[in-house]
Amino acid sequence: MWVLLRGGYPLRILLPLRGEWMGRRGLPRSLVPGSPRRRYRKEALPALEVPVLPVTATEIRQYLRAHGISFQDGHSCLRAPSPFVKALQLKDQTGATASFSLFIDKTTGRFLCMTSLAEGSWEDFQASVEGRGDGAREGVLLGEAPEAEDSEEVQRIWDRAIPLWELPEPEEAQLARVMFGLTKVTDDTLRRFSVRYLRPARSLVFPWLSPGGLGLRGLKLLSAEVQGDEVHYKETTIPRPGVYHNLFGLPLISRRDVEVVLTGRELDSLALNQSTGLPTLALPRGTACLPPALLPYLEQFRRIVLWLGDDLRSWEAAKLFARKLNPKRCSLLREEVLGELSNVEQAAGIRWSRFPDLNRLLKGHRKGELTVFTGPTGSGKTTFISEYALDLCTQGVNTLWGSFEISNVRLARVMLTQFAVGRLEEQLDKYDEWADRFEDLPLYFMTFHGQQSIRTVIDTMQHAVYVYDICHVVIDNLQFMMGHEQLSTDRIAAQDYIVGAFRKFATDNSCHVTLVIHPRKEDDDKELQTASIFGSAKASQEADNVLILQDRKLVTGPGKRYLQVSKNRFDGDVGVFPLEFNKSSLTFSIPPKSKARLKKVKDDNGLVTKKPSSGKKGAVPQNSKTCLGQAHHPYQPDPSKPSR
Ligand SMILES: Nc1ncnc2c1ncn2[C@@H]1O[C@H](COP(=O)(O)OP(=O)(O)OP(=O)(O)O)[C@@H](O)[C@H]1O
Repeated sequence: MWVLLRGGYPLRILLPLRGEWMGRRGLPRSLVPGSPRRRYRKEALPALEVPVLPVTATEIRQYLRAHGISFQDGHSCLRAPSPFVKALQLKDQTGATASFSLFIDKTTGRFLCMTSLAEGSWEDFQASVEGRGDGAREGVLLGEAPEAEDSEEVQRIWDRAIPLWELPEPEEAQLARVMFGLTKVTDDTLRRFSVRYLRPARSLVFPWLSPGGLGLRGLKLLSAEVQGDEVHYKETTIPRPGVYHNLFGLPLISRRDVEVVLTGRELDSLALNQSTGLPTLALPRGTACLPPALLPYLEQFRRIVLWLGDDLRSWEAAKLFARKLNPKRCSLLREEVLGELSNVEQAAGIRWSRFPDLNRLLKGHRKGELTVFTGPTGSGKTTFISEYALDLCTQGVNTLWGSFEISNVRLARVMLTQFAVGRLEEQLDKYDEWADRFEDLPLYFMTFHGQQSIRTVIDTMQHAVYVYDICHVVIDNLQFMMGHEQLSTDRIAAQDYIVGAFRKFATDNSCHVTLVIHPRKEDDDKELQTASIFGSAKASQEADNVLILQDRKLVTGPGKRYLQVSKNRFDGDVGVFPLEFNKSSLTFSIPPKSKARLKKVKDDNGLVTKKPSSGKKGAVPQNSKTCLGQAHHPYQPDPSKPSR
């Protein structure tokens, strides 16, 4: 069952506090007295809880034909006459005829009517065609307006913002132009794109206008700060990033335009539009994602130039986006990319901010790889992998969790504690602040629990890659896919099959998969090795990286845990490093000052060939209170750093 996709939305971030769900609109909530009250966020969970089954483009076409609905085959969508326009026209005689204004996403079946802004899932569409749609659902189908509170805030900011050329002091206007790299952008360009400046926040304001340019659906504020020789930009969106689906520049696009340049930043769009005269659109969150909700707006273009940036991450994002847009019409502007691809630092992947030793061994987290992770029962596998994934997620790696053993509530509680590096139950005044930041992470959960078939899990992952541009999937753990296999009589073959399926998924989707596997039972009292996980050589060959959480308390006394990299396909470096568990923050990472030195090992039996350094390993205890009180936590990503 596609529980991830209930009502066309994922179970995103649901924050538990003392066993209660937080941030879920429309659900009863009985907080213990005295606990902080949080406003429900509307996108946290769907109002509908209808299971959505996967649909294929062929099935969609068949369905439309069977119901006599004519359609045109587009790049990412099918176009059909909109049943929602008629309803509107009946009510409002001024409605213009908009033939074929319904766009149905070929991958998900989700639809959008460009005229009425009605939208919904494939099931909603079928219900409507078959006359099963009821009046009450109309409200669900109509594009959601921002929450009242948001829209007031949006209007308030917009009203206070003024065009740059209306700033009273010419020096201030000049400074803003320099800070934002707008010295060559003319007032006319800024006027056409409706860019304003908010003096108190020293920010540019980019509006999100409704189609037709009438209403204001949201805003993006861009502030700039000089740090040393560099300018760091910080973006704030209203509504929050997950639902900020603005293609900036859309009101300037004419129906006759057949070519567009898609940029990662609004500022690039302004400059490119002015210098080339080509239509330009800026993606709402740069290279982080291309939400399928935007695809209908891009259907009219026969050629799309992706201009996202000249680093490897932008190049990878452009390739992924081109897959959604139909590669045949996409050009990737990047001559220097070959040079970039040979840049070892970048090719080494995203580096962990909490685990420097992991960077030294693995060099970083790369797309398209399969990492297998194991450790003795109850040794802290889930706790460790949660922090390892959270670290990457805070750096913009879109992450999907499949936690089959422990509930998402429990997992989210662990993650939130790790995120805040301390127990928030003791710091209730800080709860909202951390919870808000946690909710904004690109983190998604599958809502599976217990045994699942590998096919269902892979289908869900596939869908999440398409919808949320997932680049890292964590599966905890493989044993929960074993029971459903026909092959379960031969467990080695079943495991090989499942590992092979994840391997293929990682390669096909340029997505990193981290797979937790329980070791075989007979190894309980010994130190683990690669062979403890896999029944066959084939499975270990499939993995790019093998990580083992070694619990050496059996050998060297209590509390000694090590992380062993026993396979590293990238450059072959293997080794071990100590992990220090902090009970209050549930973290394994060692504060930067007390970094333990890396030990080299000869092979995956863990034979140490070099003595570790004499430095005290993780001797400095983490103090969650101090951390929480700090304005800039050392483990937090610097929000002012550009995300690419
Ligand atoms: N190094 C550690 N020292 C003490 N307690 C720990 C350590 N690591 C994790 N824990 C605690 O032990 C419990 C089990 O941790 P966790 O669920 O991460 O282990 P696991 O290896 O995934 O378990 P399982 O083998 O059952 O899947 C948790 O309550 C966690 O907070």
